[in-house]
Amino acid sequence: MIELAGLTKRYGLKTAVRELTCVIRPGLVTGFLGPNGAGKSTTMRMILGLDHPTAGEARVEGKPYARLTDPLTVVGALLEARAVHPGRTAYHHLLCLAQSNGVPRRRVGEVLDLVGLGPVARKRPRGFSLGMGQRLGIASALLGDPRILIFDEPVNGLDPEGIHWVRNLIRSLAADGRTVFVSSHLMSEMALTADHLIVIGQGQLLADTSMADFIEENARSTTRVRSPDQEALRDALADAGLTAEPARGPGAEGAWELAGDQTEPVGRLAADRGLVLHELCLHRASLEEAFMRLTSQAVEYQARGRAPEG
Ligand SMILES: Nc1ncnc2c1ncn2[C@@H]1O[C@H](COP(=O)(O)OP(=O)(O)OP(=O)(O)O)[C@@H](O)[C@H]1O
Repeated sequence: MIELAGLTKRYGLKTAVRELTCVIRPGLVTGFLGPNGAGKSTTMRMILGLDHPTAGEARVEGKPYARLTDPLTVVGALLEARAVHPGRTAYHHLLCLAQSNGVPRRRVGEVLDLVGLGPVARKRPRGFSLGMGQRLGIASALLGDPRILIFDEPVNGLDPEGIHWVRNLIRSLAADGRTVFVSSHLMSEMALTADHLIVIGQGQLLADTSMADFIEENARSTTRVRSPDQEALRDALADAGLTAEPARGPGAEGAWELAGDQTEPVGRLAADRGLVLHELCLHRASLEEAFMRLTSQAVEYQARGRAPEG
């Protein structure tokens, strides 16, 4: 478990993270979302003891990172900037990490195989592709077999196969009962990976909720209906008190759009009136729509309600 209690970080006049309080629970993938500069990396760095909070505290398994003995066995992390010694092979890089963190040597081979780098274990990371580098970073995070994993943009720059692999790995780590905290700007990927979301904007907590509730609360679903007799359909909808507007977007020509899930009443109405329908479908809001809606509101609120900081 990771606990943030009033976590705050100021850089001069700039407040990067403002009184963040939340709990990241085991057995779930918790997605960490926020626009560029929202404070995600700063928060993760404070959890990992790489930055000191100006106020408040971040605790992993009940303790601040600095008070952990053999921290690699408690929390593993993949941060955006990877530090790998250019002269060491992948194997030696991991071996040095293992030896300085009380991790048995056999674990090095295990994690190399786990991330699919076994065949290149004796090669220097300098020649690695982006995907191989990312796999080595993940191997370092898994080395101490920690109960908590933190991944900052783990699929950045990966090809579809790599993205699929990372997604399955992350899900399996949570299924093992581990705490998994992961940031990404790829909303479609996050929608497939995370169970729970923590969303921040300008350093402040905007949402701490399940994926399903977040989408339900922050984005609207729409019903689209299309008939070859467009006018008759419009009249029928109006008679029934259903508000419809011309649908917008690709392939929407000639269709009507209604707010919310109206598939049942519209289907019944069409049957009653003997209207032919060529399309009747519910468009479920995506995580991206929900995220854009929430964060744009937050930006507006900030712009109206608060003087910008330096
Ligand atoms: N060392 C630093 N000195 C001054 N300001 C900083 C420092 N590190 C971060 N910031 C500022 O703090 C804010 C939060 O940055 P942070 O990198 O945590 O955001 P982020 O959500 O991770 O962004 P991104 O999605 O772009 O990676 C930004 O305005 C950034 O410019």
